[in-house]
Amino acid sequence: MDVLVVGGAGYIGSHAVTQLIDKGYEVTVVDNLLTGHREAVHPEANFVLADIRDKEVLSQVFEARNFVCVFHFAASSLVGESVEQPLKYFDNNVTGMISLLEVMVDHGVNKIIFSSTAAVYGDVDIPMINEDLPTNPVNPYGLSKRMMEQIMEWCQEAYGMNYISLRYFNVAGALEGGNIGEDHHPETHLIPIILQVANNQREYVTIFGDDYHTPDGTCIRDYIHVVDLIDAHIKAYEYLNDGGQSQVFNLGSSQGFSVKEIVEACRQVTDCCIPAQIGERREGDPAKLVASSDKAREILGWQPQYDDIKKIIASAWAWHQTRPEGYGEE
Ligand SMILES: NC(=O)c1ccc[n+]([C@@H]2O[C@H](COP(=O)([O-])OP(=O)(O)OC[C@H]3O[C@@H](n4cnc5c(N)ncnc54)[C@H](O)[C@@H]3O)[C@@H](O)[C@H]2O)c1
Ligand SMILES: O=c1ccn([C@@H]2O[C@H](COP(=O)(O)OP(=O)(O)O[C@H]3O[C@H](CO)[C@H](O)[C@H](O)[C@H]3O)[C@@H](O)[C@H]2O)c(=O)[nH]1
Repeated sequence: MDVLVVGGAGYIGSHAVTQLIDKGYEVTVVDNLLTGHREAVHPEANFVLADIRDKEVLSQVFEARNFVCVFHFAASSLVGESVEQPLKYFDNNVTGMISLLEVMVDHGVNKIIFSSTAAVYGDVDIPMINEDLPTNPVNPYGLSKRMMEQIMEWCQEAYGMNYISLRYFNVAGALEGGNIGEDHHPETHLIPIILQVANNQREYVTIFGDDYHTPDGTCIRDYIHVVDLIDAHIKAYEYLNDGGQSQVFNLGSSQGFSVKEIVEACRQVTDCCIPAQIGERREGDPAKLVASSDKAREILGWQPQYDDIKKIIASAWAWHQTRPEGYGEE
């Protein structure tokens, strides 16, 4: 029950830490606070301020504990930045993964649950994406994540490293009453940006393009609540622990919402008018990304609880209202 969460001070990782502790796991967090927040880490977790590329410190952490599994959330994850600074992404993401796997192999830890992304599929034009679709990442971020998957595949062959790669679609929401939530600088994700308008922190939201081949012309995405997402991680670990094979799973709600529909849903949840302006397309945005998550439902027995986009938005809204400035400067 002793687990390591790397990137546990970030948005998604901090939810993993809280949910693992609630389930009785002993949790150690390694995070360099590049984009994370010390305050986001549950007080009962052991916190180590370190970079996963620092193998010496990482080895000390492994020597001090008896980990049964590693949950790997630590990465740089801005698509646009990855195009401008590809080496940053290959260094942090790919080098970080190699360092982590080396230390795991050295210490006989053979289970890893990994944060992958829909970006491994690239620019696809099909109604519903399942895991059999060939990968074709179109930016360095997506490529780095695909490379990390491939590295795990070879480590499975060579060292018996068991992995589950979870390809997230659009993660949103916050643990209700949990005092943790999304706080990125800069914020690029649609829902927190819209909620910043409702909170009078921005004047309006820019809709990136309304000339896509979709019913209302704006991009369609599949939003999954962070609590449901972490539930799938814990189920993935239990599955490996029961002798399950290494696998890749999509994690989404299998429902698509356009940008305009998300803006409208946010208006209804917040009861604010939320001005929106149509802007240029954002480079690299596919028109539509919706997951088939049937495989995760069938093999992991995963059953997302948040099936209503307004409930997902309401949980994010509660966080942003309580902490409009996020965690503040640290
Ligand atoms: N947010 C999404 O919608 C989404 C979608 C698909 C995939 N993902 C993936 O999920 C993971 C978590 O995303 P997030 O939104 O919580 O991001 P985040 O930036 O909030 O969290 C990442 C955490 O990792 C830490 N970190 C980064 N590099 C590190 C390193 N070298 N050593 C130690 N710590 C390091 C950061 O300080 C931060 O706390 C990432 O791997 C991301 O690629 C996120
Ligand atoms: O101010 C904004 C912000 C976003 N959008 C639009 O809203 C949709 C969602 O955008 P996000 O930035 O919230 O999310 P993405 O779909 O671009 O990105 C998500 O999916 C990617 C894979 O495709 C990565 O995994 C990434 O980490 C994850 O957040 C997109 O159509 C985007 O163009 C706007 O119109 N205005």
